[in-house]
Amino acid sequence: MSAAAVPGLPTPGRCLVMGVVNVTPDSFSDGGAWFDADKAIRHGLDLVAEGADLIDVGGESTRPGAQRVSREEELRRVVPVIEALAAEGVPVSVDTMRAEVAEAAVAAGARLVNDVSGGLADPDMPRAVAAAGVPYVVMHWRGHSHDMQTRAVYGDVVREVRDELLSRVDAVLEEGVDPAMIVLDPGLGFAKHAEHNWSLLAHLDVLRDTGYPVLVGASRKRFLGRLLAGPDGTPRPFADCDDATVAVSSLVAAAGAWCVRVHRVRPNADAVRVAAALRTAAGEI
Ligand SMILES: Nc1nc2ncc(COP(=O)(O)O)nc2c(=O)[nH]1
Repeated sequence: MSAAAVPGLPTPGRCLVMGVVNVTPDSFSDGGAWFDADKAIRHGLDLVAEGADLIDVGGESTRPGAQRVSREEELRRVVPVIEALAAEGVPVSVDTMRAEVAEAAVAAGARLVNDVSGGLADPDMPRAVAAAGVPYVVMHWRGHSHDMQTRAVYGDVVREVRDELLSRVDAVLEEGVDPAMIVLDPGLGFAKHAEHNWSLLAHLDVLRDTGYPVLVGASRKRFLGRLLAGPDGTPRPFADCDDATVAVSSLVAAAGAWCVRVHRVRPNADAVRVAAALRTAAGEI
């Protein structure tokens, strides 16, 4: 299966690398580092220099337990950063659940809308994305972060996530989104415990075989820290989970993921190129 081409986005013939720029004071793994617009812009440019194909700009933390920020504050955080990066020719995605923020981001030059709620948080989002004519990441979600882990209950997580994602796809197609613009994402860590995340990664082919490109966001997430816990059971700190993130990137890229969403770009960019060499030798791409 060749690496999918999503309209308006780079098509390097390998798994893409999406660099994360959280313009937030409280994201779980880098909260506050890039809260200042100038620092965020600089960081985005640095990630591109390290090999990022896309820069994902978000203004609202989605870590478990996070409270929402106002629409005005989210706009204030992301629009200047998106504008500046797009002006430098950087392919930018906006990580938002709000239609109005997505519209403003696209007007500022964003080329993809990354909606962790898959259109559930704001009913206006699918129509806004359809009107904007940009690619749309539909992530698996079961409600806002403040209590989402109470909904981490599955019989067969792989089948249920696939089915719930495909029903979201049906809903957004109904609203006029072009199927060629759809990207799926299993939503690792969103209403999921560690075992759910591992099952979804182990069976990524189930989402891949829907025919939609698949984005995977495992970077620095809690389930990696738990896997790498010390002898006393203390989870590895987030920022020390970049090597495990690279391992996930190489494995999911080898399994046919369209893109990985990561905080550290250079090692993950190397990992997806190794996976591409392997898939090429196997005649898969
Ligand atoms: N598509 C997508 N977007 C996301 N946005 C934020 C986070 C939370 O992680 P962060 O706080 O490090 O950005 N994870 C995802 C994800 O897994 N997939």
